[in-house]
Amino acid sequence: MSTGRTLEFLTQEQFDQFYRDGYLLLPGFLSDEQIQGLLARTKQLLDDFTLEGHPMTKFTTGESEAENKHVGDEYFLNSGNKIRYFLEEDAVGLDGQLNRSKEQSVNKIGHALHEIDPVFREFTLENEKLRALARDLAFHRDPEVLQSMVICKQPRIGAKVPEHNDSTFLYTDPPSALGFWFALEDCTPSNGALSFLPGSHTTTKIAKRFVRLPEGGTGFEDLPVGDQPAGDNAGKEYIQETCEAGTLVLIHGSVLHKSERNTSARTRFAYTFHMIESPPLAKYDEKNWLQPTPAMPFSKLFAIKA
Ligand SMILES: O=C(O)CCC(=O)C(=O)O
Ligand SMILES: [Fe+2]
Repeated sequence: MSTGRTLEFLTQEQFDQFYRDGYLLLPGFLSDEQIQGLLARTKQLLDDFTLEGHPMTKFTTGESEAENKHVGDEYFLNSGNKIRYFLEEDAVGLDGQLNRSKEQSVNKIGHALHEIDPVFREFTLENEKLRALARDLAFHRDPEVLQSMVICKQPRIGAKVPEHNDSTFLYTDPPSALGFWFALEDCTPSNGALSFLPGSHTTTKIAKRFVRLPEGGTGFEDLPVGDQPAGDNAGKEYIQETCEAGTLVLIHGSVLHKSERNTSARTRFAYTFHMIESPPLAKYDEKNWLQPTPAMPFSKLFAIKA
């Protein structure tokens, strides 16, 4: 596949691999200094985390499960422009209390680190290497950045992430999501390295989207699949991609991927955010769970040219 443009960061082979498999590993993308800087900042955020006012995940004392689900939904749905802390399910006991330290209970931190936190903001929005990569991957027009997270995947309890593709969650018409996923620690078979179904981005339709429901909460809504690619995934097998700290994994919005539970004694910290293309090339869906606000519109990756 050729773009007719000169690639700035990727080799032609890497570019071809990304569009063939639907993902691409770039080992050594982060310098040691960047890894240490992002890890140190993550640890600071975990230190700063206070449980006061947190809905916890399951039951809180004396209230009904339904009410708590509602409070949990609010905490999630309004996190698009904040830094919030989502707990590992197995870190919360039936009594609604954490069964380990708060630092070891957080599954992920999200979803506006790239806007609010100075360290993650500079890394994400002031990064010439990322801009070059975005141009290489045909996001050369006007990409916007959204949904940043640090995923902690805690030792022993770090939850598995079931099979999905990201365009279901960040739907644009046409689908345009692109995931940037940075390993801040080594990813091994036992701590929940990512797995991919290679090529599934060309055979999998984005047949549903994850929406805010009018009655509150979230759910899935079927989509007309139109002229999206057709095919089936029969005979394809998942490949687990172990990698070293500092690796960037690029994830096509339509490729199926997942990760298993962390059964090891070590964390698996990763930083991730997404890019989408903006109008007129793609329209962001107003039903998506994450919505821009007047005070915090999605940031552009490139300075707007006159
Ligand atoms: O970190 C994981 O285990 C899953 C991440 C993921 O699905 C994503 O970044 O799109
Ligand atoms: Fe994903």
